[in-house]
Amino acid sequence: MTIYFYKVWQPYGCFSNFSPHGIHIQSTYWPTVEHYYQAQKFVGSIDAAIIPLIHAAATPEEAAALGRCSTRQLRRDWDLVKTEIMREAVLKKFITHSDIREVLLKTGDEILVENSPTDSFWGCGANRAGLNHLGKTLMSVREEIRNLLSLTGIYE
Ligand SMILES: Nc1c(N[C@@H]2O[C@H](COP(=O)(O)O)[C@@H](O)[C@H]2O)[nH]c(=O)[nH]c1=O
Repeated sequence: MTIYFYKVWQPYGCFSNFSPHGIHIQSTYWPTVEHYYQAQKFVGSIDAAIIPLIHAAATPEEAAALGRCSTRQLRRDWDLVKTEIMREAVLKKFITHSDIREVLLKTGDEILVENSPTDSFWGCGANRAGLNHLGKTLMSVREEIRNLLSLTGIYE
């Protein structure tokens, strides 16, 4: 059975990048994956001054609004690096927080889909035929964590 998720307050809301699970990456703490992801858009760009504002945003919605401002210039390689940046952040999230790691592992081999009605890159879009890169990232992270746990023997 395919598992659909989207908003934090809906079922499987912990799979959303807006969920309140902070991550440390390169000695900086980010309150959500969304804060980190939106800030990475501007690393090395002439608009890098926005990064501390995104970092300090009170909510992931605010961080996303700052990162989506169309008058600012994204880093040139953004389309090439964004999926790997997302994967690193999502992996860190589920390695850091054991409660949601259990939720992810308990989904077994089910297909995970970000049910965004507006985003057909990270989600499935309104027609549910989108690329679903966030769902794919979560499934790949699930697999990686499972492999890590079997290597360390913790789950045997
Ligand atoms: N969950 C969720 C969203 N989806 C998230 O938005 C991000 C994509 O942003 P961008 O690359 O700027 O279009 C990515 O993290 C995706 O999972 N968007 C929302 O406005 N609200 C939400 O609750």
